[in-house]
Amino acid sequence: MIDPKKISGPLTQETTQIILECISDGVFTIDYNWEITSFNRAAEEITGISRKEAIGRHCWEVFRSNMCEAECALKKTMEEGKPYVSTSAYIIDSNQKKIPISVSTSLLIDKHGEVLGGVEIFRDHSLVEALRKQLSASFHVEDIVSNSNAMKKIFTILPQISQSDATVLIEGETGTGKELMARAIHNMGPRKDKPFMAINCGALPDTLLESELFGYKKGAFTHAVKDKPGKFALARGGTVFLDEIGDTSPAFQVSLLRVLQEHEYTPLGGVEKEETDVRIIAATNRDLSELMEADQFRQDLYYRVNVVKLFLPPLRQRMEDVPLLVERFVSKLNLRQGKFIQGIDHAVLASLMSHTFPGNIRELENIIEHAFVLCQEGIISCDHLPGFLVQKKQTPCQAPVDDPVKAAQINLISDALARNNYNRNAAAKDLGIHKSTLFRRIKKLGIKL
Ligand SMILES: Nc1ncnc2c1ncn2[C@@H]1O[C@H](COP(=O)(O)OP(=O)(O)OP(=O)(O)O)[C@@H](O)[C@H]1O
Repeated sequence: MIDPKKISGPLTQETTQIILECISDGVFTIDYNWEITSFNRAAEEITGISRKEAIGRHCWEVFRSNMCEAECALKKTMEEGKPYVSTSAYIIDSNQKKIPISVSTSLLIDKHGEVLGGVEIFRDHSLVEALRKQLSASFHVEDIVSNSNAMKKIFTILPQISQSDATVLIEGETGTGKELMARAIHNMGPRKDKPFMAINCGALPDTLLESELFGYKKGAFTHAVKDKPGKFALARGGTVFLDEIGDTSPAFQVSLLRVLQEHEYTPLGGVEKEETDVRIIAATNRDLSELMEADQFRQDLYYRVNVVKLFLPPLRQRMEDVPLLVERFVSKLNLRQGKFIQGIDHAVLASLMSHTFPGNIRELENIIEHAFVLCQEGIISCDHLPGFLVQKKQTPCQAPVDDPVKAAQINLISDALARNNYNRNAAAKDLGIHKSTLFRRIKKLGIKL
C-alpha cells in the first residue's frame, strides 16, 4: 500500500522510485560505461529480464533492439546532448520474441547540471501493432505485403499451415522473404509465445552447426567449460528455422534426419539423447529436388522436410508488388529516421519496374534505403537512386518517356528475352507468365525480336 503522504510532498528519491515502479513504460538508466544503473518493473515485464540480471550489464546485452548497432538512440543522445524519439523500433525479449516498441531517450542530469549518463523510456506497442495488422489484413500477413496472385494463394493457406505442426520447406531465391514467411507461420500459430530461432546452415562448418543446434556438454572440447544448450533446447515448444538447408553436408543431413524422425538428438560430447518438440521450418534458395536427383541431398531427408512446400516467386515475376513494397519501405524508413519523404516520382517507378532485381526484395529495400540517404525531403527522384540503376542504358530515367508503365513493360520483356538468348519459351518461364501471354505482349508492345 502506498502512503499518500509520500507522493504528495516534494519529490524525494523514494517517491521518484515509487512513480517509476508504477508507470507502464519501461525505463532504464545507464552510466558513462553504458552499464545499466536502474531498471524499472515495466522494463522487467517488457524485456522478460529481471532487474537483478540487468543492473551492471551493458545496455545492449539486455535491451536487444534493432537500433542497437547502427542507430542507438541513447548513443545519439549522449553524443549530441539532445533527446531522441523513435517510433518504429523493436526488441528481442528473453523468449526470443520480437516486441514492437517506441523509444525516447534523454540525458540524465543531476540538480547541479552534471551529466550522469542517459535514460531510455520505451513503450510496448504489441497490441497496437496487432490491431493495425488486423485492420489491414487484406494483402498483409504479418509483415509480408503483396498484391500478386501467387502470394495471395499462399496467404490463403497460411492460417492452416500455421496451425499445424508439419515441417515446412520454403523455396525461393535469395531475398524473396523466406525468413519473413517462416516468422509469419510461427507468429500466426499456437507456438507464437514460444521462441523462434533462426540459423543459417550454409554459413557454418558442421561441428559449429551441430553445437549451435544441439548444444554441447562440459568437456566436449577444449573451451567447453560448462554445458551449453543449443537452439533445439532453447526453442522448446517453439520453432527452429533452418535457412540454406540445401547447403548442408551429408553428415549433418544424417543428424537432422534423426531429429525429424525420432524427435531427439545428442548434444556434442553427450551420451544421453534429448527429446525435442520444436517445429522445423526449412528454407533454401536452391532446388532441393534437383539436389536430391544429383545425390547432393538425402532422399529420405528430402521427404521428411518437404511435407508442406511453399515457393516464393522472385520479384521479377511479381513486379506488381514493386509499388506496394516501395510504399511499405518508405513509410518504415520515415518512421525510423523521423523523415517525411512522400514517395517516389514517376521516373523512379519506371526505372524500378524495368530492373530485374537479382537480389529480389532485399535489393529493392536497399535501393530505397540508399535513396533515403540522399533525399532529405519531398519526393525521391532519379538523382537519389544508386548508380547502377541510373547508368543502365535506356532506362526510363535517362530517356524521356510518354508512358512510363509501357516503357517499363518493354524493358522488362526485352531484358528477359536478352537473358534467355531470345528463346521466348525460356523468357516466359523466367517472367513467370504463360508463353502465349508473352507472345501477345510482344505483339501489343511492338517489341522487335
Ligand atoms: N513481401 C514482403 N513484404 C515486405 N518486406 C519483405 C517482403 N519479403 C521480403 N521482405 C524484406 O526483404 C528482406 C529480405 O527478406 P528475408 O530475409 O526474409 O529473405 P530470404 O529469402 O530469407 O533471404 P536469404 O535467402 O538471403 O536468407 C527483409 O528485410 C524482409 O523484411
